Amino acid sequence: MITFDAVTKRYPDGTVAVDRLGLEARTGEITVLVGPSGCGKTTSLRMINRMIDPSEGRILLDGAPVDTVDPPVLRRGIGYVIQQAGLFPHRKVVDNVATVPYLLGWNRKRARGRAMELLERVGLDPAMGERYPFQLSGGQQQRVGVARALAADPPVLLMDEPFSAVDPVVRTNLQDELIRLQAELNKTIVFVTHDIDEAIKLGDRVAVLRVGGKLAQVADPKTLLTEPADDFVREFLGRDRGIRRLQFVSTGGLRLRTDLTVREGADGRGDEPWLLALTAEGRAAGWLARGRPGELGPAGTFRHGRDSMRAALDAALLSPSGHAVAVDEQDKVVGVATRQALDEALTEAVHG
Ligand SMILES: Nc1ncnc2c1ncn2[C@@H]1O[C@H](COP(=O)(O)OP(=O)(O)OP(=O)(O)O)[C@@H](O)[C@H]1O
Repeated sequence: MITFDAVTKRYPDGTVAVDRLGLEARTGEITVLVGPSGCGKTTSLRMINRMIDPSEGRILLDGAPVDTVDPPVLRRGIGYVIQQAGLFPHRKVVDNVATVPYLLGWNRKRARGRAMELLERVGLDPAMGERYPFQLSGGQQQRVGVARALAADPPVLLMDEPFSAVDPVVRTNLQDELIRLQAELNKTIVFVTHDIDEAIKLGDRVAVLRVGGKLAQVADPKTLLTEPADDFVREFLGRDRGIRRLQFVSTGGLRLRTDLTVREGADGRGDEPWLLALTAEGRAAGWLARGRPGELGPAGTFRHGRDSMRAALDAALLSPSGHAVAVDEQDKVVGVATRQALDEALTEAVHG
């Protein structure tokens, strides 16, 4: 657990970057610091590993004040990942990743072995270890940065806008990878971003800071979206707050119809304006409109019980029928959530 106890940082020119910050980053959780530019996120993060020292207050790591630990010793237990990875350009990828093991005095073979293992863990081909950083894409470099931070298996990981320099698709992949890695590793992570979507996706808890370094609210993402503490937080969360809240509403309770399917190639008989054609394997082939045999419209699907209501609604909007197709982990159709069923579930979500 990392504890900020009434921490203030005043720079020599008088700028108050962080103002009496009280915050706990719990062990094994991702705590996200989010807020507009200049609100003191980076300053707060760097005070944890003593790259910056507070003017007032204390930071504790598992109850021990960090200012009683020598910075080099402290940093061995704290991985640090920054934007654009910050790799050493003249060192091979494998040696970049092995930086801290070398510093710890591991022999070359063991350090390199560990580095190769970590490259694989962050989703890179170990053969890339022999390249230099400039021979990798931005997203790959970012993965190397994460591998390097994990090399000595530190319990704490500080991440400062690590994914902001890559394109949106790569960024989504890196976020998904971090979630996967964290499920395995259970690190105590403090993650800085100015992107509220990233904060909501990654954070077990999200701390919203306002300019002047004051904490506006700290809460789990769902509470943040449902009960923003004030107008600043509400505005920072943006216009899509209602839609984003649906990410936290399960599709498990959605009423499904199983009488709206037909085998592909068969005629759509009956009164229903739309029927879902199924392949021989039971997967969605497409929507069949009454009176237009042979013409299949696209079927938007969601994983029943696993995806959120946001995904179900998206699936409905992608289907000409306006209904969302519920599938299992093997993409087999388990039923259809009609507009009416979605409407009922939304009403339930909004009014409890
Ligand atoms: N060395 C410094 N001397 C004086 N002021 C500084 C110094 N470093 C940062 N600041 C100021 O402290 C405030 C907080 O800066 P910080 O970098 O912590 O913000 P941030 O929230 O991380 O911003 P961004 O999202 O733009 O990176 C800003 O007003 C910044 O100008």
